[in-house]
Amino acid sequence: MRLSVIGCGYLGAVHAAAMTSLGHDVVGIDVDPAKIASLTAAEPHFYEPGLGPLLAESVATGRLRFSTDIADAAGARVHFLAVGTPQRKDSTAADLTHVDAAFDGLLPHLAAGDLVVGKSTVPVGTAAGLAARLEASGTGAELAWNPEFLREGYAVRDTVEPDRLVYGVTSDRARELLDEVYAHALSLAIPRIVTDFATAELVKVSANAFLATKISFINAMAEIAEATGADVGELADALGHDARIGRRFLNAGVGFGGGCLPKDIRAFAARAEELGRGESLAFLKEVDAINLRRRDRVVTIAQEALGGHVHERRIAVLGLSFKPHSDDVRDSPALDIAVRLKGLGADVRATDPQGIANARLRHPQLTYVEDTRAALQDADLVVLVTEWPEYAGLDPVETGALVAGRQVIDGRGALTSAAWREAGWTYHGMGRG
Ligand SMILES: NC(=O)C1=CN([C@@H]2O[C@H](COP(=O)(O)OP(=O)(O)OC[C@H]3O[C@@H](n4cnc5c(N)ncnc54)[C@H](O)[C@@H]3O)[C@@H](O)[C@H]2O)C=CC1
Ligand SMILES: O=C(O)[C@H]1O[C@H](OP(=O)(O)OP(=O)(O)OC[C@H]2O[C@@H](n3ccc(=O)[nH]c3=O)[C@H](O)[C@@H]2O)[C@H](O)[C@@H](O)[C@@H]1O
Repeated sequence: MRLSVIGCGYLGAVHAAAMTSLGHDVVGIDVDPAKIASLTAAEPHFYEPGLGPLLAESVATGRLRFSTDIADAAGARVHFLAVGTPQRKDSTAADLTHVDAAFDGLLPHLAAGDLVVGKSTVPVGTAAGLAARLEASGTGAELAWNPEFLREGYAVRDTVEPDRLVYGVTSDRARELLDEVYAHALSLAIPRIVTDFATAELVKVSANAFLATKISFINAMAEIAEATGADVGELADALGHDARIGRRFLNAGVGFGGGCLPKDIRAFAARAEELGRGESLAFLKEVDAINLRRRDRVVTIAQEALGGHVHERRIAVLGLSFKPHSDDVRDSPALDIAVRLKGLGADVRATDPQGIANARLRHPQLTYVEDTRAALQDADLVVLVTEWPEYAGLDPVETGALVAGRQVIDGRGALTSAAWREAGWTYHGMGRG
């Protein structure tokens, strides 16, 4: 089937390449000429494991092309809207400027029978508004809402074989078209929920709200563990054995970041207020506050570890991206912590296997070091804030020979505390014993 994907960022570029690999004929559209140039050359403009080869294969088939001209979406039967919905500058609500611009740009190029499919994460009620505009346009095109649940770092697999498909539709025809698009996933008996627009929109934001709440729950437990000498890692393991709770997303540490969880819980709470149901989601403000406190806590531990003298002390910050296997530094706890320590006058040496270029664009004042050993050299304090395997696998004895002071803050529960202590390190575990 001929598809268009409008917005070729972390979500759209993967979606376009993955849909081509499943046999569709795809055009990816983006307003950013640099992104389109790089995708056309089959070079991803961001780091995502597996995307490079997938893009190369897909472009080579001749069934995937990219363009900055929205007119090139004409002729596609299904049009995916995958543009960004960041936090507004003047409030915590979602900024729908890009969704509106993409939708308005697409309208003149739609034909009767086309299906416009929203993938971006939007406030509940957005789809109904767009559907009304589509109806009034007289194009004969229809709207569906099909939220995306992929995780960065696993985006290719999550796109090809998602945990579930959610269709917000108002007709059998829209469902049938989506079934055709997702024939591969359906052949694997992946669950498919067919529902209305509002429920589809809400599944997305409530899933992210639940995940964020789970992380802040365990981080609240970490605060209590720190005050009582309990071990939040063992607590999480014990809780996780209860199948009703589950162990996943119970890793305490510096908390959640990224281009989605933080802005999505804020936008969801803001939408609830608009709906006169602010009290229903008031707890999400607490989830956000607990999360942001974790960043403060690392800075406090660093100050204490250095005896209150942070100025000009050398600190190795291991990690900049918001999670491993990604170069995304949007709302990254790691980058935030590096910037704050630098702001206190520390001589910060920050490193990351993939995130340095994006971090440098945002914070050119930081000192970035490509090589982990160079970042560790002569450090008075080591702060691990993104659990890349190469940091989790550091040898405490070898690392001890590089640094000036054997003090480590394990902001991700990635290190084996006993081994580090045995090697003469003072281990700060943020709630781990
Ligand atoms: N990144 C992720 O892992 C996931 C993201 N989402 C949601 O998907 C949406 C997109 O997120 P990302 O891909 O991360 O954002 P992004 O910022 O990486 O990509 C958005 C792209 O849209 C382009 N764009 C903006 N206005 C446009 C227009 N009028 N026409 C064509 N292109 C336009 C931008 O240039 C950019 O490349 C957001 O709503 C996000 O919440 C949902 C699930 C996963
Ligand atoms: O809407 C989105 O964009 C996506 O947001 C998240 O995916 P992602 O942001 O890629 O990353 P996650 O794996 O969810 O991690 C988010 C943050 O939580 C942190 N985290 C995760 C798990 C945990 O136990 N503890 C913890 O602090 C991670 O380090 C990271 O900073 C959701 O997991 C996806 O399902 C969703 O599609």
